[in-house]
Amino acid sequence: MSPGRQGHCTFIADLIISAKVCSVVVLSLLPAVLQRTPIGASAFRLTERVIRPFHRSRSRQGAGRLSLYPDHLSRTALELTPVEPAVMADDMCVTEKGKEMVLCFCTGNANKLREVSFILGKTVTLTSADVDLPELQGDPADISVGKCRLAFNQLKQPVIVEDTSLCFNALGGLPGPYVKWFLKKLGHKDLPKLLAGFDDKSAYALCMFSYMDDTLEKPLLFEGRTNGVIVDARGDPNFGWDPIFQPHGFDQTYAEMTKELKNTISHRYRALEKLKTYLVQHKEEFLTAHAAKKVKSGE
Ligand SMILES: O=c1[nH]c(=O)c2ncn([C@@H]3O[C@H](COP(=O)(O)OP(=O)(O)OP(=O)(O)O)[C@@H](O)[C@H]3O)c2[nH]1
Ligand SMILES: [Mg+2]
Repeated sequence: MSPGRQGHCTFIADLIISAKVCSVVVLSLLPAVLQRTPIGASAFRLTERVIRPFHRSRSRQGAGRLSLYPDHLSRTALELTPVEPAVMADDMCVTEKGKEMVLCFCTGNANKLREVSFILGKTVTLTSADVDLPELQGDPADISVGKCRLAFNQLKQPVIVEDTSLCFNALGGLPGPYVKWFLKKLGHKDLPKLLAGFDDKSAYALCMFSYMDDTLEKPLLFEGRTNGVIVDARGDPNFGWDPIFQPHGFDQTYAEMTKELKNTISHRYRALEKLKTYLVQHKEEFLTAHAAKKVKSGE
């Protein structure tokens, strides 16, 4: 080949390589650029929605985790996570394979989840989902039932939710269901100061569990209450107002107790005992409804 022709070929080969490099760069940048345009963003969301359910059914068989897209409350993917039962004394239900009652506890609160798992033990197979539910206002019972409806509408499977109140008798039951905001603004150490002008330091912790499944028309409510007094903070500060609540009959605050002791006298324990009794009594209905649903959905 003449040197002139060889030069031409090298030039053409360089051109081809440059074109390839350019196309790789353009193609890798294209999704990011497209996602910034309104039409591109919609197209990506649509693709995600088509691909995600496929991924969901696969991951369900595989890792036992389920991702859902909550349709109106949160844009982030929701993880339904199996919860290891922190084994508790009584196993009211023997968990036979394929005959478990699978319940999802919707909560964003890891401490609640730990206690609920501990108290329920092996009565149910518990999963959890951190659904971004709104903090509703009103009566504790209505808040809990409202939360449960929202959670059930999203997850479409048996769910429990709870709402917890700390009620000061001298304040007519306040902060009640709003204790979360008082805690956030004041911190647990300053909460007792709300009672500074009152002799009556009595209070009660109230837990409202709601349960919903396909066999029910509306959520069922299970209430647990533990009476006590508000004291200056003592003990492990890891869970909300535990250090300032001293239940009647004890000289320790919740925060000073072992978890075994708290979980056998607490407001949460008392509510869950009622839920457990309900579940044990309705186990057959639960399993029949669940099996029928599986057949219908072709699982
Ligand atoms: O010392 C505590 N011992 C308890 O036994 C306990 N149970 C609940 N709390 C706190 O009281 C507020 C309730 O609000 P809450 O029921 O809306 O809970 P939450 O928003 O944290 O979770 P959830 O609504 O996602 O389930 C939140 O600040 C909780 O941390 C507790 N504090
Ligand atoms: Mg809440």
